[in-house]
Amino acid sequence: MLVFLCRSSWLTIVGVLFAGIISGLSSAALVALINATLSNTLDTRILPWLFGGLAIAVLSSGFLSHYLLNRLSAKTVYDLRVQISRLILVAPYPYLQKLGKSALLAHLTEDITAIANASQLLPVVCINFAVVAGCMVYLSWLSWHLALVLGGVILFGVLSSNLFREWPKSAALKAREEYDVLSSGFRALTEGIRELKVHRQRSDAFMAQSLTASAEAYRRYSFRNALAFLLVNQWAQFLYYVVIGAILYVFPVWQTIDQSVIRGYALVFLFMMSPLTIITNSLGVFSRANVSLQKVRQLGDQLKRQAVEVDAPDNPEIRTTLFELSLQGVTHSFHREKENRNFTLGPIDLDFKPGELVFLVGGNGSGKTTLAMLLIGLYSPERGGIRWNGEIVDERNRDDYLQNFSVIFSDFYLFDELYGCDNDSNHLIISDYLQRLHLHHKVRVDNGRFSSVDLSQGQRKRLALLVAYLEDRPFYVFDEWAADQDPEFKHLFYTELLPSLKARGKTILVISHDDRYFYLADRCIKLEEGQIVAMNKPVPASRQTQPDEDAVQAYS
Ligand SMILES: Nc1ncnc2c1ncn2[C@@H]1O[C@H](COP(=O)(O)OP(=O)(O)OP(=O)(O)O)[C@@H](O)[C@H]1O
Repeated sequence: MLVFLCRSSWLTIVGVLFAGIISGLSSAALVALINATLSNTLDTRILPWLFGGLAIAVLSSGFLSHYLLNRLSAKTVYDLRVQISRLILVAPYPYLQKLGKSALLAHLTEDITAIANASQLLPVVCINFAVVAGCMVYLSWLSWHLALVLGGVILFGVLSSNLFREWPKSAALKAREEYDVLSSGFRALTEGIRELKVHRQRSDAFMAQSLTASAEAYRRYSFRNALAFLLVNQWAQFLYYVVIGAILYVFPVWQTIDQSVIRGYALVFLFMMSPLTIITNSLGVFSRANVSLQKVRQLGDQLKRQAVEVDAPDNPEIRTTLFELSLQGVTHSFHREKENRNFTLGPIDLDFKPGELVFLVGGNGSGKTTLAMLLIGLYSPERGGIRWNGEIVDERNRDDYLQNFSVIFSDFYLFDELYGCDNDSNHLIISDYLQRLHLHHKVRVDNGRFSSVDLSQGQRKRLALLVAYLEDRPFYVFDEWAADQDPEFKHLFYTELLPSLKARGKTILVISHDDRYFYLADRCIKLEEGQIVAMNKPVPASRQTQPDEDAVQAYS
């Protein structure tokens, strides 16, 4: 942990150590002074001044050391949170999909909290360490023979405690691994709460087989870790008592020792017990934090490896100007573990022009969403390539390429704020869209924030459409957008909203099962088992008012 903080700012750590040493030495001097006062060995007139001066030195250096380390640890934890979040943002989407939301959340919550807890404890431990060191200096001054023996006992204590080291370490590691399982259980609980509530047997079985089982495993390993440190702590306490007993009853027999030295030793040692207990008690917290630090580091390294150098665009105009988009022989595959076979999409050859309205249709699992993900650049093709205005899309320009698309996924996420949108200049446009989307009675936009997103699924999708409109990108992708809309709004979407986007020169890819509106498309692409099996304009323009039954049948 200390090494981790040192990397953030070694200068602060030097300051902390300096203040800590002053605090430790002042504490030891204070104890020495109390001891000398009790033994009547000093001039009584200066004692109150000395006592006051030392107390102020202990307090102020302790405060400085705490202040510096607290500031550093808070900053380091903040940096870690922001850095990991940024790395997640730039990591390739398939990699994040593979890691899973629960694992990512566990890193951002459990690991960073464990590191933050240990960082907050570090100043306390450092000060107490300095106090122990200061006391040892004073004890050596009282009697170096006894200090040597005491040092030997402490060394023995540290080495013997180290024998226990592997046990709590592996328990902390297993507890952390179990937390990933627990975290995905929590996710299932919160996201599937309705499904669990309406089926008692399901919720009982879920609790028993999933949540309780992983919570129990987590409890077992965490307890094992805590128990190991409790034993270390007890062992250390036992050694303290052995030392005090030896000082009081064994050493005087073995060697002639001045009574004032014995008294001083007993007093200082009793004073040292509290800092020593604090140090041994905090070992468990540091052990957990080290495991978390290791986990976060691994994630950071993996994300960094995955992250790609993104070239800044020379000309920002190019970014959102689409002239031509073509997919040439692109493929993407998934391994279906349960069936032990692959799903392969493609090879796909497709061209898109500005102002085109394209429907992508096909049965469930035929690869429509996968094709859309490839098209917008969230998946990269395993074979073949995508050309954007003639330029091949690769890792250097993928991020820029993504900025051409406005997408509403079937499992979309609606932010309650219009991030990245100029709210002042869009004020009138927003009210107009709210009217057109029949949401003006339900939602207002105040300072770029929706007054509410607690709406029906269909209404939330309409708000997502408002966001997409405001993005004003050249290419729109709607993945089963109309599935949750009532027939009236569905009709409005297909017959008015889509044509008005098309009239503005936008290219639109609509993934849909609404066969009665296929006739509106310029082109209808049908997928089956990852292959394009039909690609046509379903109905001649003259018959657009009446859906063509033959065409509908061909594409349904
Ligand atoms: N993340 C994933 N990991 C593994 N397999 C996946 C993943 N996503 C999709 N697949 C597989 O790829 C195939 C195509 O899925 P896709 O979501 O593209 O179908 P779709 O045509 O959009 O289906 P639907 O109409 O049900 O939305 C499916 O058989 C699915 O099992």
